Amino acid sequence: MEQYLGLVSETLRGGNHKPNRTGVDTISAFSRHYETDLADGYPLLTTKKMDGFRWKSMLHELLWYLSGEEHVRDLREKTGIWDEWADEDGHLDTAYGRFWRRYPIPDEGLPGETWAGEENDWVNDEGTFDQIQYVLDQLEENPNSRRIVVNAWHPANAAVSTLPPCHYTFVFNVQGDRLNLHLTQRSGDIALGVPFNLAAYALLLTAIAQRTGFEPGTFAHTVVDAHVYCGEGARGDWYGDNLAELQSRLADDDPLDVKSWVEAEAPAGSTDPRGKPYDHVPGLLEQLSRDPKPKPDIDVADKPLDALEFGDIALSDYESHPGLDFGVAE
Ligand SMILES: Nc1nc(=O)c2c([nH]1)NC[C@@H]1CN(c3ccc(C(=O)N[C@@H](CCC(=O)O)C(=O)O)cc3)CN21
Ligand SMILES: O=c1ccn([C@H]2C[C@H](O)[C@@H](COP(=O)(O)O)O2)c(=O)[nH]1
Repeated sequence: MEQYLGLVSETLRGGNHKPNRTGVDTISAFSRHYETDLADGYPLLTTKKMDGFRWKSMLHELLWYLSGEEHVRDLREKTGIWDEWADEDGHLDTAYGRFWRRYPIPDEGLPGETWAGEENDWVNDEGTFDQIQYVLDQLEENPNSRRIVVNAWHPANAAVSTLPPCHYTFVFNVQGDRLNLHLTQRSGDIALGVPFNLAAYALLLTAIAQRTGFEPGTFAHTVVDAHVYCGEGARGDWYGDNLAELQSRLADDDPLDVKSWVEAEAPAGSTDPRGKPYDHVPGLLEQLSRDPKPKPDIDVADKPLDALEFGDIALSDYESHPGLDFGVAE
């Protein structure tokens, strides 16, 4: 997927050095956007290995969102990617699936407000709102609607949550026989999170198009704070002091030469508890030197969305460059 390499390159070339709550600094750029047409294939990255355990983690994560569970008890049997953020009982102060499937409806609104009631398919028995059911119904009954929005952002939760949703809203839009999806992400870890995020939403678009009789169309992705983690302590400071030089080298030199320069000049970097580097720049420069391979295909079983299981989604014709290790800044 060339567009991903564009996102990496734009962020490194045009970004600013930006410390943040994690203690691992970033090179960060504002409001990056790309689009990919699913008619050309499924956009799983090929410039690093994304099948095997990474594919499994991504797929279990998406099925977990669709399940609407607010705990990770089942998910953590399959992948550890959310463990650090859960408490002992597996509860997670995060919003994705829970708000997709059970967005709170106020008991009593203010005078003059109207709220959907239980006569609608998309209001659950407990009096919450199922946004995915609403999308499916609208695409059947009212496909030209410009209001087919799913929102995982609840201000009163986000203000106090330890990890408010990163990819927090998406809009479905029909053009002819094609169903498109636009995702807005407030904060995107380009090396680790974004490859999972784009794979998950492109899959969600494929599955929902199939359920509603549309062709999967364009996946469009806006990342408001698009960032590359570049290390903690002296390593992060070094990027702050040397960003102009890094950026001028990136404009003129081969990415692998820039990588060798970073490795020769920057103070030693640290790793996360799993031994993976917090500095994502060398790995991404390696990735920039690789040519994308042909896009793979994806097959989703013809079943209701809520009946989909892990084995119902098959990736085929996937070929990739070797995997890359990136540490998770917490
Ligand atoms: N700094 C940061 N980046 C993220 O992408 C991120 C967070 N924090 N916090 C919340 C979630 C958790 N996410 C994660 C967490 C870990 C991996 C990760 O370690 N990925 C490995 C594969 C690990 C596996 O599949 O078991 C990778 O190489 O992609 C990916 C996304 C995405 N989110
Ligand atoms: O799906 C996800 C989840 C998280 N991220 C990244 C984006 C940031 O690097 C961190 C979250 O930190 P905030 O301080 O809350 O922005 O996790 C991602 O890219 N994709």
